[in-house]
Amino acid sequence: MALLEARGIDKRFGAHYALSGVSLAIEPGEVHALVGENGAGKSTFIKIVTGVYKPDGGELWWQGKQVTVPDPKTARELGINVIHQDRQLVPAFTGLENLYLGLPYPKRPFGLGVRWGEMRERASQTAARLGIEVPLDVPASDMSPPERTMLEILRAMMLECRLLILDEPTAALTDREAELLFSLIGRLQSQGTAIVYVSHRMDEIFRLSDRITVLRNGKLAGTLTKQEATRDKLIALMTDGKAKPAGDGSVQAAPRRASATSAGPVILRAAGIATADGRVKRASLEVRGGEVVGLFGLAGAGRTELLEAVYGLRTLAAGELAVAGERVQKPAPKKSLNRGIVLIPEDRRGHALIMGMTIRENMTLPVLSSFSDGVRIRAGAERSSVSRWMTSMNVKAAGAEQPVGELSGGNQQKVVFAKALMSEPKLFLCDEPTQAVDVMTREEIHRLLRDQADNGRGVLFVSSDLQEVLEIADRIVLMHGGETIAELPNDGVLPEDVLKLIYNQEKGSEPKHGSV
Ligand SMILES: Nc1ncnc2c1ncn2[C@@H]1O[C@H](COP(=O)(O)OP(=O)(O)OP(=O)(O)O)[C@@H](O)[C@H]1O
Repeated sequence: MALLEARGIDKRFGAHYALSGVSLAIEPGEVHALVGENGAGKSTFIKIVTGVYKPDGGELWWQGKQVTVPDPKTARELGINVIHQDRQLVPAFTGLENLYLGLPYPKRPFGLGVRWGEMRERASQTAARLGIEVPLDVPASDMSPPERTMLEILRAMMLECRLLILDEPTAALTDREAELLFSLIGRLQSQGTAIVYVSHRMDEIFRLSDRITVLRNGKLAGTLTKQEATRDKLIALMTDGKAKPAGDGSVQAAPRRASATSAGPVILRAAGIATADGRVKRASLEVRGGEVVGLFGLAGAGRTELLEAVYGLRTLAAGELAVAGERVQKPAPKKSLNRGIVLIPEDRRGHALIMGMTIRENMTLPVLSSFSDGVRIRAGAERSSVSRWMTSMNVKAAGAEQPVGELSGGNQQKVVFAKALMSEPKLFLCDEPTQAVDVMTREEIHRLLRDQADNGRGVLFVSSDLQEVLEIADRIVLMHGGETIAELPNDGVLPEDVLKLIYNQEKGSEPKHGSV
């Protein structure tokens, strides 16, 4: 008997079907991947199963009985939990406090306070059963991304979770951290918990899943077993055969550029940068026009913080920064934009988009003056430019006038990217720009970034996916503990080489300044 069965699920937003007649069964103890292009309906399906959205048609069956899931609480009571990419923890609460959020606290008699000892005991027992360690006394804000993921999984398992839905769980994790998660998934599975695994990362999908279901435009495109599935087959199902996968499984991968030996003048020079908050301690690097520089390090290494410092979101305490040969004393976002620097931030919801505004408004806001004849906006030129970018980035939406808040996560990311490209910057600071976008768009973003470099612009690229850094960068700068520790030309560098350099630092030797 299936653990969960969805039969003919429909969900409409206005006249648009986000899901149409989707039927899917999840068996106990299986890892079932849910894949599809951005906007295919994966999140909508999850929201229906977890009681966030009410379906417009169809049925849900749980362990052989038809059920309704009117709210998330009912889903949790049934044993269905979801772990979202944007983690649902209260930053100031400790691990233990977060674990008991929304759960009945064991109370002392006569309401005299909470029995913390008992709570801790229960938490420790569940953690031991799962073979994980979670710091119970540390505030969530001080935990590393994998610790936070583990904490959320622990919270779900304390609720007798039978079906755990993981939505892009490795997006913020490095390879090594992801390994911890994968081994936990294996243990959960062997204890009979079913996992629905939503991801755009093909290697993970193949490695973990027993079965893979593909959604396309809100419809079920097919379910394949691990044995049947190949990359090409999945991509063909996702795109209805429209994408032409290359023989090696990559999708229309742009050829690697001849490395940037011909790189142009230095656009960005950072020497011994430190931030006032101590997150960046000593970072030095250069980005030349015509090259893509990959910035790699483990979580907490200071990569995002370095980009933010260069852009002007963090106060500098030491070091020198120069843009196009001109010394910058106090970088600030507005000035950075004027100097031709754009930052594509990791937290796009918080920083890069205004959710209530339309796609067109979001894209053209920073460049509106270029569509103006001095008196009024040339609406036709604006519309056609937006429409060109939407096509080029394959933004799936009802039209340019749809509010970005209604788009799927991946499509929001595409809008952020198009917006950055429209301002024709000379230096791109990209923080995880392909996080949560589908495989086809990932290649497109890589191609666009390479085009930028080919046209003489500079790109500084942060990704926690080492493979991606090796695919796209001409040069790789490594960070550890807030310092740049080494720089490598990307000419046949292997992931092992990079990881060795980083883990050698981890083993306790004080970071030394490398060749940067
Ligand atoms: N609240 C909403 N209002 C209007 N349309 C919506 C809403 N939520 C989702 N949609 C639409 O439903 C469709 C499916 O979106 P969904 O978020 O389920 O996609 P997804 O497969 O999870 O994509 P991604 O991989 O980008 O996260 C999209 O066309 C989206 O624009």
